[in-house]
Amino acid sequence: MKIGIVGAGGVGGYFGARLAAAGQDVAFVARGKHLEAIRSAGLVVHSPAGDLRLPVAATDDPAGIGAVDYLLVCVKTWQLPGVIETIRPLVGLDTAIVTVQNGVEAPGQVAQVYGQDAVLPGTAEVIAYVEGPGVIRHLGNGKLNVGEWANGSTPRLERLRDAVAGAGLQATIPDDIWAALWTKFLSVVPTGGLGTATGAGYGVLRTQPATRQLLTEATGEIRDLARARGVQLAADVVDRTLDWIDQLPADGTTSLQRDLIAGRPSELDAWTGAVVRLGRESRVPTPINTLLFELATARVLANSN
Ligand SMILES: NC(=O)C1=CN([C@@H]2O[C@H](COP(=O)(O)OP(=O)(O)OC[C@H]3O[C@@H](n4cnc5c(N)ncnc54)[C@H](OP(=O)(O)O)[C@@H]3O)[C@@H](O)[C@H]2O)C=CC1
Ligand SMILES: CC(C)(CO)C(=O)C(=O)O
Repeated sequence: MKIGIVGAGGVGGYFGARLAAAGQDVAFVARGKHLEAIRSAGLVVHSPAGDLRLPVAATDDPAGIGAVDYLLVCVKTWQLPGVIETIRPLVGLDTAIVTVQNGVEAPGQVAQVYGQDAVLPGTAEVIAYVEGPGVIRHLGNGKLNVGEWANGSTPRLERLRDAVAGAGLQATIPDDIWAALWTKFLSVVPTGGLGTATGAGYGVLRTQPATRQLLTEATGEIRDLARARGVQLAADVVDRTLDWIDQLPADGTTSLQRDLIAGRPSELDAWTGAVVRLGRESRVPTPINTLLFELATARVLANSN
């Protein structure tokens, strides 16, 4: 089984390293100093599940890899339009392209170019990031949820699930991958938008009555939007989302907020921005998310000046 990983960052670097360490034929598309370091000293992972230093195949030229069986697209949402065409040499007639982005639009963006049959929508449950060139820091979890566009299990999905599980990670094929995608979306977007707008971590956001109320309302708007778009979420999904937020570390923040503080481009447009856009498209009111998007955008602008 040949696996291509585009973007050797937190998700791609960690999942790819575990798959390579388990003996899978993995090739990475990376770039810059990260690529140079991987080529000269191997891909290094620091992890509570065990450290790794692996010589791996890595290149900035997808043509040098050729068509793969599975292509895990692990770039940030705002980088996706830039890689969709460059991955073409990796995509053969039977290649399954797996998306892992937080957000609900990545599968559709890839399907527009390669067709729905080529795409396996997925979500990643992991906390990992690039600590320095060639080095991935993994803090916890390590699960891939992946499905077919029309749901149901298929041999290609089962092979992928087994390979991921065989690498010491967790893998599931949810009954409804779209519900899984939107449930993950719910778990990051309200805290991402409100955290970015206010600068507060999970502890403050969930404890202050006013911010807890905003989180609850923002989550409810996204639930209503999902339903309007035909996605069946659990009846108590808002309560479950708040319960999930309640068990996060008090000083924790979303990657959206951390990217903003570090002055990196952020996924705001694919998270809160998508709620506003899709809400308009589906005629579902999203006043709280719209306010959070405007406030977070102002904060991004203030930070960049
Ligand atoms: N990290 C996490 O714990 C989790 C992340 N996610 C989601 O997964 C997605 C990926 O996130 P994450 O792994 O954190 O992102 P990272 O920024 O850590 O990794 C993305 C990697 O892709 C590289 N890249 C981008 N464009 C190209 C290109 N054209 N050629 C080669 N390499 C490229 C980036 O390089 P460069 O630095 O040079 O731009 C970077 O190394 C996001 O949507 C995120 O929301 C979901 C769950 C958990
Ligand atoms: C895992 C979690 C929820 C927090 O790091 C995340 O996916 C993100 O912030 O992007």
